[in-house]
Amino acid sequence: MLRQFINRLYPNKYRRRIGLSGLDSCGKTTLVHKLKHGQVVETIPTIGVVFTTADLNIPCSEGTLRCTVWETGAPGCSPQRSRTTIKSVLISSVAIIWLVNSCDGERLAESVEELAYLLFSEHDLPKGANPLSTTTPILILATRQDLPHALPLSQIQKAFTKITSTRLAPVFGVSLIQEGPASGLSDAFDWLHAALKNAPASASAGSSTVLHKQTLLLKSFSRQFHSISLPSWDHYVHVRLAYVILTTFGRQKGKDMIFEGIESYITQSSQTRGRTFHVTMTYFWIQIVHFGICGMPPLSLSSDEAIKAEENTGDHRSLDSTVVESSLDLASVTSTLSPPTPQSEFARFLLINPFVTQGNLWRNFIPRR
Ligand SMILES: Nc1nc2c(ncn2[C@@H]2O[C@H](COP(=O)(O)OP(=O)(O)OP(=O)(O)O)[C@@H](O)[C@H]2O)c(=O)[nH]1
Ligand SMILES: [Mg+2]
Repeated sequence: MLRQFINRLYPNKYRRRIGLSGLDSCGKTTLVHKLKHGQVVETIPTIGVVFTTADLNIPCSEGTLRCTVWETGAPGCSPQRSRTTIKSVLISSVAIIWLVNSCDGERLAESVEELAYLLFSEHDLPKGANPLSTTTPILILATRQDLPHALPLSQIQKAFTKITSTRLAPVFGVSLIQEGPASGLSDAFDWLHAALKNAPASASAGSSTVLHKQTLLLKSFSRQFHSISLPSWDHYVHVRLAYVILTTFGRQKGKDMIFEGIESYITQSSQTRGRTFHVTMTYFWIQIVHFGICGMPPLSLSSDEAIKAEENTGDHRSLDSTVVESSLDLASVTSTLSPPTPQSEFARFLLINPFVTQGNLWRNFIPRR
C-alpha cells in the first residue's frame, strides 16, 4: 500500500537499474522499443551513443519488473574511454541483459569474450569500484531464433558456459519480432524477475540466518513427506523431493530411495487417488535433477560462515555413510535429513536450472516421427 502510494508520487523511486548490452546489431534497440511500446519498429544502427535510458514496466507472471534500462552502444566498437564508461555503469547495475545474435556464428566467440571482459577484467575498473558481483543475475538472450539459419540454442549455451558456469546466467532463445509466448521473452523476464527477487537471499546464502531458515523449511518438508501430509502432490513437490534426496544422499542411493518413497506415498496418500507410479517418468526426472545439481556453481563461504554451516549440518557425514547403508526406507531417512549446506539451497537450484520447472519437458525427448 505504502509502496503504491510512493510509486504514484515518485514513479522512479523503486526502479532498479538494469544494464543492456551486446555486440552491434544483436537487437538491443529493438528489445527496448518492444518492451516500452509493445511493438517492433524499424531501427537504425546506434552509432557513437554511449547510453540510452528507458523506464520500463515489464509484466511478469508474478508481478511487474519496474526498472530503468541502460542500453549501451555496442561495447566492442566504442573507443576505449567509452568502453570503460560503459563498463562502470554495467557493473553497478542490479542485473545485466546480454544480447547475442543467433545468426552470427562467426562473432559468437567475440560476444562471449566481450561479456568476459565485463565480468572478469579488473585492470580498467574506475577508482574504488568493485568488479561485478558474482550474484548479479545475467540474462543472456539469443535473438533471431525465428530465422532458419539461427544457431541451435544448445551451441550458444555451450559457448557461454565456460565464462558463466559460476554465475546466475542462463541463455534464453528469443525472437524479438514475434509476439506473445512465441517470442520467448515472457519466460526470460519471469526468470529475471525471480532472480532479482531472490538475489539478496542468494547473495547472503552463507549467512546463518538464511541457513537457519532453510533448515526449518527442509525439516518441515521432510516431516510432511514422512507423515504423508504434504500440502500438494505436484510437479514442484516432486522436483523438490528429488533435489533434497539427491543432494543429501547422492545419485546412486538417492535414486532407489526416490523410487520407493514416491511409490509408497502414492499408495498411502488420499491426495494421489487415481494416480499410478510411473517408473520411466520418475527416472527421467531423477536424471534431470541430478544433471542440474552437477552443474551448480560452488558458493564460496567466508571461514566464519563455513564454521556456522558445519555446526548447522551436524553429523551430516555420519548420516550419509551409516543410516543410508542400513536402510533404504525413504520415509525414515527423510525424517532424519540433516540441514542443507548452503550449496543445496533449493531456490538457487531453480534459478540456475529454470528448465526443471517445466512439467512437460519430457516431451522434448520423444523422437519425432
Ligand atoms: N528476425 C529477427 N530480426 C531481429 C531480431 N532481433 C533484432 N532483429 C533485427 O536486427 C536488426 C538490428 O536490430 P537493432 O535493435 O538495431 O540492434 P542493436 O543491437 O541496437 O544494433 P546497434 O545499434 O548497431 O548496436 C533490426 O533490423 C531488427 O529488426 C529477432 O529476434 N528476429
Ligand atoms: Mg541500437
